[in-house]
Amino acid sequence: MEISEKRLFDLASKAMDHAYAPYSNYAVGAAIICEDGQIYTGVNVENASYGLTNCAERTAIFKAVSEGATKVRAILVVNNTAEMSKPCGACRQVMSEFMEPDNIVFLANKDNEFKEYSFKQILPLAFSDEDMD
Ligand SMILES: O=c1ccn([C@H]2C[C@H](O)[C@@H](CO)O2)c(=O)[nH]1
Ligand SMILES: [Zn+2]
Repeated sequence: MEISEKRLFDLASKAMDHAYAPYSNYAVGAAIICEDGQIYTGVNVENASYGLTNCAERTAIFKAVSEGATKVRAILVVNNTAEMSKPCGACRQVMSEFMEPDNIVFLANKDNEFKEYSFKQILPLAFSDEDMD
């Protein structure tokens, strides 16, 4: 099945309208497509106790896992600025649990511009369960 980055962008952008970011005003939306073709979206959810904030990428992944989808084929991340999105380190590590090295990562900005990466490009030397054998 073809992965439509336009569809992922549209869904992530629509989700971004629901970002809860009253502290940073930096809204983020993410959309992931799983192996069965199902798409899940996520937004950042901030908290007055700042450290409890959950990023959009992890929100989308946790929604998928909650519904039994643990194989992510691609993710698109968008934000409400002209700068390209960059998943934080925590999100990259969580993504590594559910993505393969060659899975696709689209990083976008609000102006419909995006760049395509493989997962291994954005997290080289990923730590995984294989390191504990
Ligand atoms: O990739 C990222 C980076 C940051 N944030 C959120 C966390 C916080 O709400 C805001 C500013 O850090 O952006 C995400 O959702 N994803
Ligand atoms: Zn993050």
